[in-house]
Amino acid sequence: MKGESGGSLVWIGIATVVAVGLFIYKMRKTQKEKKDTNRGIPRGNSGWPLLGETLEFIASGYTSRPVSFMEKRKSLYGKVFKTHILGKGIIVSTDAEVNKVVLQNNGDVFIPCYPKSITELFGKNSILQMNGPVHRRVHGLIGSFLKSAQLKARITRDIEASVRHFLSTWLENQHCVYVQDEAKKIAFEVLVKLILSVGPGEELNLLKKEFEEFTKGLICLPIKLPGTTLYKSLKAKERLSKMVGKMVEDRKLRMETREEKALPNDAIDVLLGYADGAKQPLPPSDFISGNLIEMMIPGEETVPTAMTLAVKFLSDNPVALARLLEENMELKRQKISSSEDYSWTDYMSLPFTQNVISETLRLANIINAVWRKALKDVKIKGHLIPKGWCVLASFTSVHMDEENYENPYNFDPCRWEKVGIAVTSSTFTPFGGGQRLCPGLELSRLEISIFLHHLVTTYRWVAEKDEIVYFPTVKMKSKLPINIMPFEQNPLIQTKQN
Ligand code: HEM
Repeated sequence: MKGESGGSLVWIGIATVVAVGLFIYKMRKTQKEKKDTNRGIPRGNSGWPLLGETLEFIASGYTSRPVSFMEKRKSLYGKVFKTHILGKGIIVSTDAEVNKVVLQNNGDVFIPCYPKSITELFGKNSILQMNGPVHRRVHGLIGSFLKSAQLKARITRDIEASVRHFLSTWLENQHCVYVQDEAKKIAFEVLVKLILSVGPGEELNLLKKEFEEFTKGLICLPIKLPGTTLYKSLKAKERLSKMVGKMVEDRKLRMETREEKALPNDAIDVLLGYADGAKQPLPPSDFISGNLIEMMIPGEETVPTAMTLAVKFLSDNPVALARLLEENMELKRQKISSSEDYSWTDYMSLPFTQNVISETLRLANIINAVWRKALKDVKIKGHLIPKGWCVLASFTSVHMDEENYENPYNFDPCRWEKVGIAVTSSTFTPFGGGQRLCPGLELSRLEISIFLHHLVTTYRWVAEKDEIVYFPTVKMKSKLPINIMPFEQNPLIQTKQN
C-alpha cells in the first residue's frame, strides 16, 4: 500500500513539473509572438519545442494535397506566415508578389539557405551556395553555353538519338515499361554527354551507379555516421569527384597544348573557360568537378520527373492526349514528306505540346519552393523578414491558388492558350526566377517535347493505376508502369487516316 501511494506521488510530481513547464513555455511563447507581431513579423505558430510544426509539414507531403499545410495556415494568418520546420524558424510566403521580390533580390538581400544534408553534399563550391560576382560569372557561363546556337543543333540530335534508342527497346520488355526508369535513362544519358562528353558505355554506367547513390542523400537526416544514407552518399560523391576530377585534369592538359581556341564543346570546357575575360585565375579542379556533378542532378531528378508526370497526366486526360497526337502527327508527316531533319525550333514551336509541358510543370511542382536567408531586415508588402531568418517562397501554393488559376487541380493545357507559351511570370515559377532562374529551362522544355513527340507517334499505351507522392521529392509511387503497343494499332491514328 505504502509503495503504491509513494509511486502515485512520484507520478503526480512529474505531471506537475511537466504542466508547469508547459505553462511557462506557453507564456513565453505568447509573449514572444506578441513582440514579433508588434515588430511586423508575420503571424503564425512555432509549434512544439524543438520539433516546431515539422511533423505536420512532412505528413502533408505524404497526402495527395501537399499544399494543405500551407493552405491551413494561409486561412488562419494570411498569405505570409511564420512557422518552425526542420529545425528552423522560417517565414513562408504563398504570395506571388512577395516571392517575386525574394527571387529578384538575390545576393545583396537574400542568399540561398538549404537543408543541412544538401549543403553538406554539395560542398562550399556549389553554385547554390555561391554569391556575388562568382555566382554571376558561373551562372552566365552555363546559361550562354546552354543557349548557344551551335549547341542547339547538336543537343537536338543527341536527345533524339537517346529517345529513339530507348523507345526502340520497349517492345522487348513484354510490352510493359516503367516510364520513370526509362525517362531517367534518357535524361541522364543526354545530360552526361552534354556535361562531360561521355557517351553510352561502361563509363556512363559507372557514373550512373555512383550518381544514384549520391542523390539518395540529398534529402535525409543530417547524420554522417558509417552506414547512414548521408555517409554512403558522401562516399559516392568522393568517388564521383575522383572520376570527374580526372576528366577535368585531362582536358586541362589538352587545352594547354591546343593552339587555337575552340568553342566549348561541353560543360567541362565551359567551366575551364571561367578565367577568360574575367582576369581571374582558373578555379581549382575540385571547384569545377563539384559543379559538374551538381549539373547532372536534373538528369536523375527534375527532367525525368517532368517527362513521367506528363505521361501520367496525359494518360488520365484522353482529350488532351488526342490533341497532342494530332499536332505531333502533323509535324511528323511534314518531316517525312520534306525528308528534313527535325530542328530545335520545330519542337519548341508546337504550341499545344508546349502548353502540355507548362501545365505539367504547374501541376507537378517538381521544385516546390526555394529557401532564402535574409542578410538584413527586409520589409515586403508590410511583412518584416528579420536579418538571419529564412524565407520559404512556396511555388506550389501560387500554382495551386484559385486566385491565379481556375480549377487549379485540373490538368488543362488549354488554359495556357489565353496567355501564350508561358516561360515564367510571377504566378508561374517552375524554374524559379531572378538571377538564379534555371539556366536549363529551354533545354528541359526541348527534351520533354522530343520525348513526347516520339512517344505519341511511336506507341499507344494504357497506364496502370499509380499515384504521385510528393515527399521527399515528387515521384510516381510505382514508377508509372504502362502497357504499350505499336502505333499502327492506335485507334486515334486509324480514325485520322480513314
Ligand atoms: C524540369 C526540369 C527542371 C526544373 C523544374 C528546374 C528547376 C530549377 C529551379 C526552380 C531553380 C532555381 C533554384 C533557386 O533559385 O535556388 C534551378 C536552378 C538551376 N538549374 Fe534547373 N531545373 C530543371 C532542369 C535543369 C537542367 C536540365 C539543368 C542543366 C543542365 C539545370 C541547371 C540548373 C542550375 C545550374 C541551377 C542553378 C542556378 C543558379 O543558382 O544560379 N536545371 N532549376
